[in-house]
Amino acid sequence: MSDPISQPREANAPQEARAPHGPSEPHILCTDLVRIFSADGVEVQALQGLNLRIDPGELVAVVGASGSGKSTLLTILSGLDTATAGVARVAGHDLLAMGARERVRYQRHTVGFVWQQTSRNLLPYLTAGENVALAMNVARTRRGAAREQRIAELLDLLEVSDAADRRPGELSGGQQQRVAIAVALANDPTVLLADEPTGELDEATSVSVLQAMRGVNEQLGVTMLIVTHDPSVSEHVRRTVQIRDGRTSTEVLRSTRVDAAGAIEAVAEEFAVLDRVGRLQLPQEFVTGLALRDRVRLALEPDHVSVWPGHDGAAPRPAASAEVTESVAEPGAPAAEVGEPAESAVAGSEPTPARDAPQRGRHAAGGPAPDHAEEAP
Ligand SMILES: Nc1ncnc2c1ncn2[C@@H]1O[C@H](COP(=O)(O)OP(=O)(O)OP(=O)(O)O)[C@@H](O)[C@H]1O
Repeated sequence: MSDPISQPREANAPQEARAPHGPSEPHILCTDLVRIFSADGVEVQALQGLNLRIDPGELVAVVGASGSGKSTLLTILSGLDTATAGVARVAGHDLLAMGARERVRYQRHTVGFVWQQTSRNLLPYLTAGENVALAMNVARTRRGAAREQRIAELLDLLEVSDAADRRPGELSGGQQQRVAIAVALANDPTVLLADEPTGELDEATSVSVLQAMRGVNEQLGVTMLIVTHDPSVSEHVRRTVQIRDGRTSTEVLRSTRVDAAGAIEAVAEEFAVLDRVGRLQLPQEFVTGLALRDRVRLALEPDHVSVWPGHDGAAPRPAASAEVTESVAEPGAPAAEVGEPAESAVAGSEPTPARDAPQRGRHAAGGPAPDHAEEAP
């Protein structure tokens, strides 16, 4: 069901021009974002210092298990909830500091939303065209013929022109979500936020809706964030951020390249996320695979960092790690070719892209020693 991820268009100039902030500022910036809920005297840390940066024109999926904090993040970014601490900025708006009036303006003009449930996206007694028109009315964008023309353009872009005069109940699930995307674009948003937009669709319909979203991203240059529990969504976007326990943990970047025979192949690489003060989350399978707990030993190597179990009886010490690493870095023998991938982790400074399946740096092609993990700068 995957298809090659097309190369990015340099097409977000209109969005950047409209955004009320400098061109180099990201459209979404979360720094050490915390959200604590208190219920019956019990505190739940839904977001535990989440960091995320999304640049203008990017289409990014945030993927995570149930309870990882996805909806909490989206609710904050949509201006419906406020974070407990940290930084959340969207297209120049400081979401923790904005007052009620700015919040209304932000929701009307800066962001568009697509929710999982059709009932939340569309009014059942209005036709598709009328739903889009209503959203324009709320945002006070366009009038008369210009409005009619834009409605037709948006429905055409989402390939649901023939549904313009039908009510949601007369449309398929996929058509309803396409109309919902058109509604979300009615206010010419800088950023479009989507919460499980394919959650109620079958696999084939999900793929076509995701392709439609990619088309919107490429043609209009709208920055998009899709939040989902479905890992297969990552096959349709260039960048997927994994969220775990209220923090971003890993990222998969996908691209295409031309191989030696001239054929186009899809390439996926997985990276651990490093925050601005140098913290990173080791993937759970690395932690359990090496029984890492409490503390680890680190060793700085010329082009990477080694991580060793730190508990009693766990060998080797950093000095020994240097020996191991020397054999890894032997001239002509790439580090990726040494060791057992299931038991160690390596992210090299020049990670080897692998075809189709996401790879964790050099890890998937083989790691160095079987009793430690390595991280490169
Ligand atoms: N209003 C609330 N009051 C108390 N706890 C909450 C509230 N909202 C969310 N939580 C808790 O915060 C954590 C993250 O919840 P969140 O809904 O963001 O996760 P999620 O990744 O969207 O999960 P799902 O995919 O199941 O929707 C969970 O432990 C949840 O129980």
